[in-house]
Amino acid sequence: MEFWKASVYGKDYGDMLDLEVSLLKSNGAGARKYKHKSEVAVDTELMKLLHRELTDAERVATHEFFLTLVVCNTVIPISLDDNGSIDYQGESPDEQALVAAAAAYGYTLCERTSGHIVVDVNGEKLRLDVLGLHEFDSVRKRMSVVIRFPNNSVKVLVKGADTSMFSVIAKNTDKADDLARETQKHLTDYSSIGLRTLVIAAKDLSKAELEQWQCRYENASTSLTDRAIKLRQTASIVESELSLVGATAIEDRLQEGVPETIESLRQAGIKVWVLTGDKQETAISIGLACKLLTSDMQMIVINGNSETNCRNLLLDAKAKYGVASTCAKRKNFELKSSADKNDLQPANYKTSSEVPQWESVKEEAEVNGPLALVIDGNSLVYILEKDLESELFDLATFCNVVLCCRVAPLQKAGIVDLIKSRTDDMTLAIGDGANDVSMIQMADVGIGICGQEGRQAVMASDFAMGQFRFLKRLLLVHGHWNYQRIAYLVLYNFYRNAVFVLMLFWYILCSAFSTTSALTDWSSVLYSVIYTSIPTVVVGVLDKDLNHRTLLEYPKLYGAGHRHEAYNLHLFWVTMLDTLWQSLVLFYIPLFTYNESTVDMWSLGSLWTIAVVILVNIHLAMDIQQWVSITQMAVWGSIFISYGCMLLLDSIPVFPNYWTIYHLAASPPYWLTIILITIIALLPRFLVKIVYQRFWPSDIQIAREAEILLERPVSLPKKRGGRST
Ligand SMILES: Nc1ncnc2c1ncn2[C@@H]1O[C@H](COP(=O)(O)OP(=O)(O)OP(=O)(O)O)[C@@H](O)[C@H]1O
Ligand SMILES: [Mg+2]
Repeated sequence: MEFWKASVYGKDYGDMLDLEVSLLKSNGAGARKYKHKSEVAVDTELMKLLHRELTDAERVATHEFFLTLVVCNTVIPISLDDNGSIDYQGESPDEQALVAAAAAYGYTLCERTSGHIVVDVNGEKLRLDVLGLHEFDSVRKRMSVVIRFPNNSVKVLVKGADTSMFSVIAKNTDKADDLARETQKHLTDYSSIGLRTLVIAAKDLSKAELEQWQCRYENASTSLTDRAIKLRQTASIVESELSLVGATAIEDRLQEGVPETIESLRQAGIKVWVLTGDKQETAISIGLACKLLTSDMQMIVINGNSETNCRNLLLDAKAKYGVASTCAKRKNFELKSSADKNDLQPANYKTSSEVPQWESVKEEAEVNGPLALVIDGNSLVYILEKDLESELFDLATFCNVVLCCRVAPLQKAGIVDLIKSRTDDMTLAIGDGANDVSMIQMADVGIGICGQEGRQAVMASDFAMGQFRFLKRLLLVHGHWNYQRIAYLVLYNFYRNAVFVLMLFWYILCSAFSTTSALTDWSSVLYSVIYTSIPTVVVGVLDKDLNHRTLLEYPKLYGAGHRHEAYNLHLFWVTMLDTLWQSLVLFYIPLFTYNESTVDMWSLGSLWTIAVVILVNIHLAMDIQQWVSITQMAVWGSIFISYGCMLLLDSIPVFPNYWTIYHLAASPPYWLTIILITIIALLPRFLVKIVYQRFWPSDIQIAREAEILLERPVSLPKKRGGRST
């Protein structure tokens, strides 16, 4: 917030003039200089205006304008030291910027309590009594403060969004009409260069008006039920027939790395929607700045003011661009293997709802290039509350970019819900303000950015981050790693348990359904708890298939998750088939080896136990992508610990398997059997892996090979079938 503009308009200010004279008289030597944290470059013309004679109406209006900026907010001044250094703290960075700007023009906010405000106007302290404050809310989209001046005059000072302010500004004279028109022109100019605008207005309150308001205000603010509604109604008493004082525009700078992050998300195949409370022109301009919107995009603008109007606009757009209606709830999207389609994906600058691709049904229509849907909050009122949701869903999912402006917090949540209820896709919402809380809570994954707008978003989120650009790493790196790990772990755990259970099952078959077991109860329990658990956990936490640099450099690798490459029904059944094979090998090789021998059931059980532990651990070792010392210790350590436990259990005379391992391990067939089981059981899996990696490598395998062979991320070769990473 380093740049601000202001438009101030002159008018007849009546008794404000007296106050101004007394202030100017005392302006000069001896005035205390305040230091502020932020440097504001002052506009010389405006400064000159502030030093004009007070008989000048423009000068008086400027005074009122700056006074409103200083008073009508919730910023708290904090004295940093005795030299007059002041820091402004508050939930709204816009307000802090405005108060800092006013200070640069000689209007310094010195003190704020619930009862009074002290403003230093060019060295002279002005104490104003605060009679009441109507805080900003997203329904009114404005805030107001009622103050009493030292000369006992009472004023209401209001600031808010242009749409909400012009409806309460008096336009009873031609002059007022002209001012409103000119202000609107300025506001459009400011917002089309991406500035966030606010309109400032004020009104003198007569004694009768004040009494009426005060009575209602006291009742409302002490009410135990529907307090917010009552306060809103009370605010409407004073927030009406206001006089326009001016307008401000503040630059809301994009955080570092936002366009790049958006570009990466786009390439990763993530569909991004922007939901903002900003004015439409501001939102479009910021959309362009963060590369969400591009100049070659065709824009569909839905600005309806009635249900019929919105319906017509939606249906016209659908007909024009050939959007067919979808009826049933969509099954989880089938992302086309072509990552090229992802190039059509839009992006986000601040607040987004992440959804993957939808298969929109295109008919022959005039679609030349990507489409952007721009829709305002007013239209959403009619669309989300009526039966137009499906029309919006069809159109929005067909468009490459969706930009919703002037949306209220609940509407943000409504949009996320629209996607959640109509698709099986995952939604992610990211925002930094209190107005993003409901959206963050509604989405499957909520992310709060710890910014200057308070901590509400962070408190409501699943993940908190300092900057928007960290989203890239969170999704492309940690999202990818965790998907691969979890997908593998699910399959591995099915395998790990099934191979053991199947082995016991074959024993039951061979023992004429005797339901006896060759394994002791201890072996069964320790198998899951000790023998095989630690490597599973270590791999589930630490394994990384690709280096983070590669993942950041090639966002399309994120598409593996969209395509369900690591976990799908096909893989599940292949794993189960492999499990069946491994369990048969595991059971029958010892049986054949010791067929003619005199070893008993418990000895065989001991062999089966250690063989299955070695087998599942080596199976896991074959799939580990990145060996680190902890993984080595976990895998090989588990086998040693299992041996240790078995030696211990076989040394306890009360157990039926007493001393069995000592007998068996002394002979070579024992060791040969274990080696044979491991090799034969894992051979098919090994061969299939080699064949797949040789002839049908996935993007991840190609990237891995490139990483390993060249020891750095490089341009990846074109993949067979035209797809490349
Ligand atoms: N403290 C305030 N006082 C007066 N008006 C405000 C205040 N805060 C916001 N506004 C006005 O209300 C509008 C809506 O505010 P809201 O906080 O819902 O969204 P936003 O801050 O503009 O956008 P975003 O969704 O990106 O946070 C703002 O664009 C602004 O014009
Ligand atoms: Mg905001």
